[in-house]
Amino acid sequence: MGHSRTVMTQEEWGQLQATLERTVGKNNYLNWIKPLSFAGVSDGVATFHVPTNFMGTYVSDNFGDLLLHQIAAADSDVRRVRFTVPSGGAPRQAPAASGAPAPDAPAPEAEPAAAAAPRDEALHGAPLDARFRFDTFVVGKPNELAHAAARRVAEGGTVTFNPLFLYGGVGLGKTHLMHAIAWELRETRPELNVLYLSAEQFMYRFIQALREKKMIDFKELFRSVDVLMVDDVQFIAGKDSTQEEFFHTFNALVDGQKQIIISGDRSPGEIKHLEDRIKSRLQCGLVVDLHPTDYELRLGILQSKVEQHRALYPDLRLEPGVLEFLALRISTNVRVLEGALTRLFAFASLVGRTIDMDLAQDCLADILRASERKVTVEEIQRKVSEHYNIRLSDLIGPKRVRSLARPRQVAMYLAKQLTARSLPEIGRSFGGRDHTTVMHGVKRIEELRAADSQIAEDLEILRRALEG
Ligand SMILES: Nc1ncnc2c1ncn2[C@@H]1O[C@H](COP(=O)(O)OP(=O)(O)OP(=O)(O)O)[C@@H](O)[C@H]1O
Repeated sequence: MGHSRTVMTQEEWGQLQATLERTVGKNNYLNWIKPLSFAGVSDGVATFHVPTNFMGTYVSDNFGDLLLHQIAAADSDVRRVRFTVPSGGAPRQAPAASGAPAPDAPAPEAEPAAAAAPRDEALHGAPLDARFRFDTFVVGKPNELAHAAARRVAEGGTVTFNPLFLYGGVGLGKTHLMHAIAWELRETRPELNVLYLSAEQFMYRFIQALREKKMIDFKELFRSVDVLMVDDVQFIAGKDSTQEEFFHTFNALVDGQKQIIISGDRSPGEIKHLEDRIKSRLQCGLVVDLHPTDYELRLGILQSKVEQHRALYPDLRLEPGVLEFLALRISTNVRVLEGALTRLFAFASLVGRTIDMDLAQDCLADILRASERKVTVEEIQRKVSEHYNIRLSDLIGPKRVRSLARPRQVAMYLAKQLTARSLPEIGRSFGGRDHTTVMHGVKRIEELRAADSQIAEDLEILRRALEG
């Protein structure tokens, strides 16, 4: 019959937003709910306009049920929610239905993001992940410098260092920070052309331009950006003509006082098969690394992610100690940590159980096994010599004075406990000592551990430092 009417009004949506903000938490609300523009209800379907498809899918997957539940409480006709990207950039109005108040003008907040999309398309940048914002980035000692540098660049003022080179191991937040810079600039400096793409995409665009004989367009396009961000630059190492073009683009932008932000999995000097002139160019600006996470940072990240999960599973109970356990045991990368938490919440909700240690052990057995830290004897020796403030060469060397012998035995004991090395192997790592010496050392520390609280404490501190 085509019967359609808008029952839930913009005003009611406004009120509902306040409730949603309380339910999902401020960060989630600002990232996901606030940018939604309510377009009306028709035939039982509540439609929201979203700036990007990615966002629509994410909101639908993560908040769809919650939204439907809340909207249905306000308007019992609603059976479904739908998220669409309005064509033509600006959110379109849903047809106003008879008797119902016309929806208000679309939320102005939605506009900058929506308006940014077409420009992005023209430049063929990679889409930005809406979760990767500054306010969802947890700052700790290992990443505070990188975060501060990213913040500075995101202010978009005079270029003080160029490029900003962020590097670090897998899943430590490089992409997150780059997207956060791009989001921030889009919002605060919408007049700037911000282009974010991976080095791989740079290469494909370059190859395509060569093939289609559109090198001039390619050059013009890349030289017209105000801020260029290239993720995972190590990808172009060894790809000669791409490197060449990258070098020219880079120089042109630096000459034009345009900000460049690059990420890599290691420092510029350490990237193999990267031309020296590019290395030295990359080193000209500010090179900062994201250090491996420490226990506190991992716990902080978990706590912030729990807030987001709670919005989706408000009834789930989380026993104290579980997050601490995960932060201690999963020290590889943040992506794995996040995945573990997501799995834990999903599993707990599926089987209707409280999230406790048993559940964590059951449901994350594979991740926990894979994340078992492989501590090396060298690391142990280094940590022990730092802890006791002695030289590494003395720890390993032949001197037998007590001030060296005790730390040496501690290191041997930890090597036995934390690695799979045999006694003879450990002996060899300690300046070619005999395995009976190692055995004696291990035994001695075992005894002391029970009798001497200082030794027990040292061992605990060292073990945590090594495993954490
Ligand atoms: N400090 C942090 N606070 C919150 N989330 C973080 C933090 N660091 C990393 N993450 C999350 O961890 C995941 C992996 O981060 P990201 O993709 O930025 O890593 P990366 O360093 O670019 O890794 P890769 O080397 O794989 O490209 C993302 O979901 C990101 O949001």
